[in-house]
Amino acid sequence: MTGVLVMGAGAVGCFVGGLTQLAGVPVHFVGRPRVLGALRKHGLRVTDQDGLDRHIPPLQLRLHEEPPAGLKPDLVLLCVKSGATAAAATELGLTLPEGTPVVSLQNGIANTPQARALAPQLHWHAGMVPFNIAELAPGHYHRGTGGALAAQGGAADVALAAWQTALAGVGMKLKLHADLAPVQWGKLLMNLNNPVNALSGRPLRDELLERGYRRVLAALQEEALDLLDAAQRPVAQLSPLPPRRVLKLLRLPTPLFRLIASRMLRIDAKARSSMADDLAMGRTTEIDALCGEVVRLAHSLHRSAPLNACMQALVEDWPRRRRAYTPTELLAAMGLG
Ligand SMILES: NC(=O)C1=CN([C@@H]2O[C@H](COP(=O)(O)OP(=O)(O)OC[C@H]3O[C@@H](n4cnc5c(N)ncnc54)[C@H](OP(=O)(O)O)[C@@H]3O)[C@@H](O)[C@H]2O)C=CC1
Ligand SMILES: CC(C)(CO)C(=O)C(=O)O
Repeated sequence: MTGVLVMGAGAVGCFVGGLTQLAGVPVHFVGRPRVLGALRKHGLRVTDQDGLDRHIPPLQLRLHEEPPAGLKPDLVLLCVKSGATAAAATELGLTLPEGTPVVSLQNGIANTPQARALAPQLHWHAGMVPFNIAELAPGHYHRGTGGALAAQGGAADVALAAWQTALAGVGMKLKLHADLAPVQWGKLLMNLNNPVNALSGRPLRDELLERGYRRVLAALQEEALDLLDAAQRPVAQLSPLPPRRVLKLLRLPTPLFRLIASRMLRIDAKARSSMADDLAMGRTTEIDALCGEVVRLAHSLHRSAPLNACMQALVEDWPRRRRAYTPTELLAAMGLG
């Protein structure tokens, strides 16, 4: 590969882009001054829970505040939060040659179609990042959970296949799917924990060890699964158990849950959901791309999704509240007490 462009150098962009560069591919990072400044000063360090610890010195990083004119990357990784998709897709459309492949590594379902509508001359692929990335220090990005990357495509997608080979060289799996929609919905079910985690104010592992928070998550997932069944949309199994069995697991008393869910609990002690980062930094959250997507699915079926709608409202009310919910408070606020 001659070059990859990361659009949105943040947690996902720096980690996946860093791995790509460590695999020998030249990577251009487009980001904000805060992140670029840290990368210029400290370089880029990528670590993971399996012992990876690599550093790219500042002088080897190609850093930009906007996509450089005239660049012809083989592949672009769209790594901005959902609220920034429209602006980023428009910028890419104005700069990149027609037909450039772009993989959205974002959560939610609607980012790729939204971006495609704004820059139809680019070749858009949905993608999925299953693992958590935390910025542990300026310029230091850490993978705190496991799993393989996924993208919509096949062997005929030359740039994706080349990226897959490059990533394999640094131990990162990328699975290509003819239809990524079931995987995206499977990931969205997992992401229904993002607001629970954000409102709990706790790291992911601590939050999941509280039965009250798990009951809220199970209720949100069950509502979504019922709607997905009604809409006859298949959902991929992204964990060792099928989604309906996960509901049962989540509702178990904590000592049993801790025993049975040891794989789910293989999470770095400090890891938090990406929405927890947004609340902490006072940024717009992706709640509309997660619970909001479930509410829209319900409306498309002339039904409602009261629990996901309630969770969306609680997250949107955060700027007024700014106080973490205990498990009992969250259950009560959701009408599940
Ligand atoms: N973090 C995680 O563990 C995971 C995240 N994801 C998903 O990946 C996506 C990215 O998340 P994450 O990496 O956490 O997000 P971050 O906020 O850490 O990174 C995105 C960065 O891109 C910047 N940005 C936005 N628009 C532009 C632009 N037009 N030009 C240059 N820079 C821009 C943002 O700046 P600003 O803040 O100013 O907008 C921000 O610094 C989300 O959809 C998220 O849900 C998926 C799996 C795991
Ligand atoms: C990996 C996971 C599910 C949880 O951290 C995530 O996607 C996120 O934080 O947005």
